[in-house]
Amino acid sequence: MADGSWYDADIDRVIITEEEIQEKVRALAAKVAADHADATDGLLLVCVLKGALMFMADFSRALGRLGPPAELEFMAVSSYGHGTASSGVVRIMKDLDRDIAGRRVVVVEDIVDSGLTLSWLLRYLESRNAARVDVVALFRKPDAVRVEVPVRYVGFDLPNEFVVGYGLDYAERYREVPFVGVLRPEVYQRG
Ligand SMILES: O=P(O)(O)OC[C@H]1O[C@H](OP(=O)(O)OP(=O)(O)O)[C@H](O)[C@@H]1O
Ligand code: HPA
Ligand SMILES: [Mg+2]
Repeated sequence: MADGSWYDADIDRVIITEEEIQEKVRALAAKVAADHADATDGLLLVCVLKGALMFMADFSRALGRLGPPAELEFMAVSSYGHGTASSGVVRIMKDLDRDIAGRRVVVVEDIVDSGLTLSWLLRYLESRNAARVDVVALFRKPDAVRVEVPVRYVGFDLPNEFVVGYGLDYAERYREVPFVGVLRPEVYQRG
């Protein structure tokens, strides 16, 4: 999708358009709102930075119109570094700032690829005694899974290819691209 931006030359093809993403985010928010309408003390949304930043911003605003009330929390974890495969080691770059014991938590994640990040995170949140933990993930790669994780809400299933955009990076770049696409092979050869 050439739109005259600096990244046009780097994108091989678009997989999910900006419009498709926005429509799906609203649909996911409607499902979460309906399922959690009885959450009397509201939801604790836990955004998994950095990748989920765009999804968290759009999802929380869509949920905001519907309820229940939400508190927004952030964790930063990393396992990909500058590569295109999981290192298998999940590192916490920023922990939660507050106690989640007894709270209904919704983990807001951009992508479930190998499943290693989420599997680690779910164990971590359970060890902190959340009352209930649901996961909403905008993207999932069913053919890449190495660890099965219970993801209650999924936006799109993707082919098993490395993708960028809408928060997803390659070597910290392309997060601001508004759609999700695949990079041209030359981009990886630049080093
Ligand atoms: O299912 P997995 O194979 O574990 O992959 C999914 C995770 O990997 C990415 O994070 P990354 O480690 O790249 O950190 P980032 O969000 O800061 O880019 C992505 O944002 C997910 O959190
Ligand atoms: O396909 C991907 N792209 C960017 N970051 C990722 N983290 C896991 N999978 C991916
Ligand atoms: Mg990354």
